[in-house]
Amino acid sequence: MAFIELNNIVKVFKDKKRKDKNSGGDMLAIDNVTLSLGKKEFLCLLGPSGCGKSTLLNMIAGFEHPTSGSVTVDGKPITGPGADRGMVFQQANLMPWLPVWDNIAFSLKLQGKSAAERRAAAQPFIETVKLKGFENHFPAELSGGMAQRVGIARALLQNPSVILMDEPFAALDAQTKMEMQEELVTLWQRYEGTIVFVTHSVDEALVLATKVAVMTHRPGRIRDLIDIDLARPRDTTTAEFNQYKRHVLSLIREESALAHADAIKLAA
Ligand SMILES: Nc1ncnc2c1ncn2[C@@H]1O[C@H](COP(=O)(O)OP(=O)(O)OP(=O)(O)O)[C@@H](O)[C@H]1O
Repeated sequence: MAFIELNNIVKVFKDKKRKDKNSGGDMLAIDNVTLSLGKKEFLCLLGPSGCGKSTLLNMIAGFEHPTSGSVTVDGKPITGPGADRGMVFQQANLMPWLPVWDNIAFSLKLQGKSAAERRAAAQPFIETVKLKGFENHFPAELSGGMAQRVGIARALLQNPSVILMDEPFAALDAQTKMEMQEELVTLWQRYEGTIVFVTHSVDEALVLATKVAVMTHRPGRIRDLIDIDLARPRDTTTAEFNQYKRHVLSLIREESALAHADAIKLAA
């Protein structure tokens, strides 16, 4: 049964700064996206810049609302943010004055839990994301990868049934990125929920996902929804991996070319 459902999602943004005056300032960002995801699915959203990946993710998070259509998670319509959906951003956005453990337990602080309760609740997640020994460090004392681990632990602590990740590894160096991808897959294999992950990287999507949704150039639609049937851990050098990569890259190239042509038209 579907766990996350996007039903005929349309999103129009009011954008008075756009050049094409015929639009009356309306910009169709998402055009009729319908998508069903089972529990324990790992979906990666791929597509050219501006195709609406983050907008879709933010609608599942409840930060954005569709102009028409609906989003449901576990049968419940999404009307706003909730603890059942954890979010991890490109920048970890940690509280610089709080140590690692208290950043992880930040939601409990908001609920008025004592320091001892927060410290105890944070500990298993510190271990999950391999930050043992860094509990008392402050964000300024962490590497980019460590800060992202804190962000992931902070999302996990709320025991969400969905984790939404918006390019969480984009700012990391190549080696750290690979390690974080491996760790995330291990974590997901133990996790009972669903992950929706936005990325620009075809390799990253193919290493992580059970399904990859390739979106069209604006307005965003689902161009192809591909089941990734590759054994784990995934080897990026195999013929099977590269077959998927060729297919996805050809779609992305077509969509990026359309985006480029539109940009030239708009500038003319
Ligand atoms: N609050 C907003 N107001 C007006 N337009 C917006 C708003 N948020 C997003 N948009 C527009 O909607 C479109 C989709 O944006 P979105 O950030 O979802 O794309 P994206 O695929 O995540 O892009 P990128 O890969 O560059 O991060 C873009 O044209 C963007 O300018």
